[in-house]
Amino acid sequence: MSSSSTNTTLNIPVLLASLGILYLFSKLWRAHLEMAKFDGIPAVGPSGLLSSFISGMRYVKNARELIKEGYEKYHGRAFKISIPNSGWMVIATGPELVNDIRKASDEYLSFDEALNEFLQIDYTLGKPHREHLYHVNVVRNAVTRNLSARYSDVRDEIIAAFSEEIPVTDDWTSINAYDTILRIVCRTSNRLFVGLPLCRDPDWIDLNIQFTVRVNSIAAIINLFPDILKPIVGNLLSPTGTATRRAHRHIGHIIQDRLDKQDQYGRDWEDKPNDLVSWLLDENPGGKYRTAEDIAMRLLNTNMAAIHTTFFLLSWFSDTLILHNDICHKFKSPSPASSTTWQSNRTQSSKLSERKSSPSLKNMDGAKFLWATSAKWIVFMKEVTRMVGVGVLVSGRKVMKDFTFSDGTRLPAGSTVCIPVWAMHHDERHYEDPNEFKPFRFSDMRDIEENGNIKHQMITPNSDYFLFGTGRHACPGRFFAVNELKTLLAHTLLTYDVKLEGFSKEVPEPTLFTSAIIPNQKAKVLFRKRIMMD
Ligand code: HEM
Repeated sequence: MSSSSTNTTLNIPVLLASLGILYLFSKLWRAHLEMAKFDGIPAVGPSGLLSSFISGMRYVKNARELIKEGYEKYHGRAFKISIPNSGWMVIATGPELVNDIRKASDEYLSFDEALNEFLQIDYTLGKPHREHLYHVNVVRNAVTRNLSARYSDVRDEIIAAFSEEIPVTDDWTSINAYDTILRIVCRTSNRLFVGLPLCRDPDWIDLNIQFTVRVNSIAAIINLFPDILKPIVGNLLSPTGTATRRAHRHIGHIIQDRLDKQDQYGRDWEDKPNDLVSWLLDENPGGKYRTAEDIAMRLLNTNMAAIHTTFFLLSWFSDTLILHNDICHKFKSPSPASSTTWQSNRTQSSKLSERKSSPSLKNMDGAKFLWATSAKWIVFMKEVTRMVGVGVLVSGRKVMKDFTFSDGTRLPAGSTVCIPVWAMHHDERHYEDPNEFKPFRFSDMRDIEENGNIKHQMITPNSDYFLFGTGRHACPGRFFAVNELKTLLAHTLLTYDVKLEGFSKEVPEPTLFTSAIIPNQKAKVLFRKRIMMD
């Protein structure tokens, strides 16, 4: 009896170890078979089973350099790169392949499935957000359509947010740029989304800022686990319950009231607010989606798409302007005439001398804002996004059915393909002196090229510029984002003098994490009341 029990206790560890080894081998074998499907596509770095795993680790901090290396080596073709815990990812380069991605249908290359996998939507946002994406149509249509009707509210919120967050003082005041700018962007965007007074509620602002961070970090954790364990980990970590309850406390009664009014009076009723809540209700497919919880979650989801991206860019714009005082000076002595009298096909030198001779606008409060946001040279923003951007890659698509590029390269179903936006924006085939920051690059291109005025707008996707992605999934919020950014920037420069603390000569180093380019979280900016120049 005692000898048989000893045998059992001895056998259990042996059994567990054998199962472990078996699991490891089956995993390695499957990984080998999976990797073999990509054999025809060249790799950046080593492509062996273990060596590619190590190279995947390098991707975490060096994605930008690795992708640039592959871009230069294999330009015009597709190459593969090892991603931690996800095997190979394919990067398409050159106009033909990028155009293949732009044209491909969702049946073959799916934006939704790529996002679904990246964000683990079932667990982080909830299944309804995978099943029905009506909020995307709302951003595409109603948000954009209502921009001019709601512009004065957004501008009003920008003025209020800045005066509370960064009081106008005669002495320099040091501000933690990251947190402050993020709150201002969140509040401003929410003036359009949910209106007053909720857009100013500190807990609503905190919820929306934190929700994005939580969703991304929880998704990253879930993605570390094998598929079989994802439901367990996903349900354990899911932020949806807490977030919906917290959002519901703020907005549940407002949504319920609108639902009741819609039941009573139909789609249009007197004094119906013109905001995202109403637009979501107008587009709502009904049934299980017509609940206060579902709509509250769509609000969080839209905030997630809107806030951090816009904030990243505003940070880069501010840093760049601070370091390029010459551009700031255009704001300090602006001329309404200069924006309207600029003609096409002028020479660079005549434009520059015109900029220098701009008369003061200091007594023209109403006009100066309009001038500041409509001035042609504000397209310097586009040059900043070209230089820095928000990510190394864009337009991730999941391959749903085997896909063949126009050069014959085959992508196996189940793989993911992306466009290397950062490398493209730094390619001399697309831009002269690509590593040089030329604030008026796009302004000049707009003046000189035929149809340049349309082609080089920041919102226009074209074959050289991919900040907002490409094809039918190109960012539908870009019209709002660009208008908001121009106004945020114009207000900053018309109200404050700004300088960087500690970083006098260079833009504070961004944090690079996998394919994200994140503004420096420690950067401090000094603000004081703007001193007018004559
Ligand atoms: C400057 C800030 C922004 C940047 C850089 C940006 C960038 C992007 C990019 C790269 C995509 C994916 C495109 C693709 O895969 O080809 C995207 C999608 C999206 N963006 Fe933006 N975005 C910004 C602001 C906004 C704002 C303010 C909103 C909402 C008001 C928004 C809503 C969306 C939505 C809903 C999608 C998904 C589109 C779809 O499912 O087809 N974005 N954005």
